[in-house]
Amino acid sequence: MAAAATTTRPAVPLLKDELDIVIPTIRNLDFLEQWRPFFQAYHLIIVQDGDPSKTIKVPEGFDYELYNRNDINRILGPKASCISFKDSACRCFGYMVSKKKYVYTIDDDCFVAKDPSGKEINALEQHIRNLLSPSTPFFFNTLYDPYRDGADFVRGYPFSLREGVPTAVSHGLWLNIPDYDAPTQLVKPLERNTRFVDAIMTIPKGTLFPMCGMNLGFNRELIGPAMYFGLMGDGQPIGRYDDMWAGWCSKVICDHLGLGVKTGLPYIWHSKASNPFVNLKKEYKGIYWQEELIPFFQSATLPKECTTVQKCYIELAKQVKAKLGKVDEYFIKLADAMVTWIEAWDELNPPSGAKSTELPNGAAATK
Ligand SMILES: O=c1ccn([C@@H]2O[C@H](COP(=O)(O)OP(=O)(O)O[C@H]3O[C@@H](CO)[C@H](O)[C@H]3O)[C@@H](O)[C@H]2O)c(=O)[nH]1
Ligand SMILES: [Mn+2]
Repeated sequence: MAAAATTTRPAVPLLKDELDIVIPTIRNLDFLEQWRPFFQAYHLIIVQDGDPSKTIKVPEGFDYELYNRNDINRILGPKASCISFKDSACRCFGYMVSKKKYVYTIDDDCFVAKDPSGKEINALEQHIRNLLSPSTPFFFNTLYDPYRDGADFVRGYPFSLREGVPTAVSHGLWLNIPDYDAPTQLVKPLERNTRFVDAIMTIPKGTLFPMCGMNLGFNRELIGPAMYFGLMGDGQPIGRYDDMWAGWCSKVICDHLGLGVKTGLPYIWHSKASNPFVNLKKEYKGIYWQEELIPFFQSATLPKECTTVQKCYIELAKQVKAKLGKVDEYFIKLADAMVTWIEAWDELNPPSGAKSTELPNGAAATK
């Protein structure tokens, strides 16, 4: 019998001191007002993109640290070259500086959605429940998440697999503006997602998926070093493939390490459609490159000696350089940046017991 997840709201917010909320932004964070009941108990890490001299207004009452480009450059020095500029990919810097076990990342144009009964959805709480309950990547449960209230493993599901595996990633979805690519946005400018599907599924082992960074939770201790959002935006030939890259790399590594990835609930309300023409310019190379990238990730194998995320990631970077460098020299640069990312990650997150690299004084405008 799968352990039933409770649905009553806990007195103390779940994982209150074990989770950071990472927000990439170029604007004032008024959107937090709507999330206050659900977010106020948690620490925020705000990654300010673009002009560092601009002041980002954060509503009163939130506990946060804020990093702009000057902070990133000061903290990482030359290794800051691996953090994108003028692209939401910069958010992964927040994953690196966090010291918590879990991370939730959300865009500043994402608001609280309502379920079909009209009840406001605490997306953060649902992500936490997803991350705290096991995944089932080795055998598909046709009644979806067996660990939810009112569900279980169906007949024929092997009992030897019912313990499941630790969940590394919880991928949430979006009502209103769906995360479509530019061509689809151009063809269907008025399409809105009104379909609330009450399901959470484990993405089967060996299957890739298009990971969107808008409404995403993950266990930083299990998969954090693989959550590099790549080289995007300013000075790069591609954008809007930041989260996709992280999703492909992390899924290959989760499959190798026996970790789970879930998708489905919770929904957020995505309010703003970014400009499809601007998006087309950012993502067009990705639209044909991905026809070669997907087969690469589908066939990627990692040796058994790769027992940590870092080792897996470095091995993947080697394969990216060797096999994708011929697609475009960008992937040679990206492979090098993947290694720089791991070096920077390990510098800021030394193994427990080793002296941690204290952030330089004033590295962040803390609250
Ligand atoms: O240069 C920038 C632009 C934006 N941001 C911040 O990033 C998020 C997302 O921005 P926005 O909502 O404008 O863009 P979307 O197209 O909806 O983003 C989704 O598509 C993918 C793009 O890679 C991504 O997975 C989703 O985020 C907001 O918080 C902006 O403030 C930025 O930091 N730098
Ligand atoms: Mn958006």
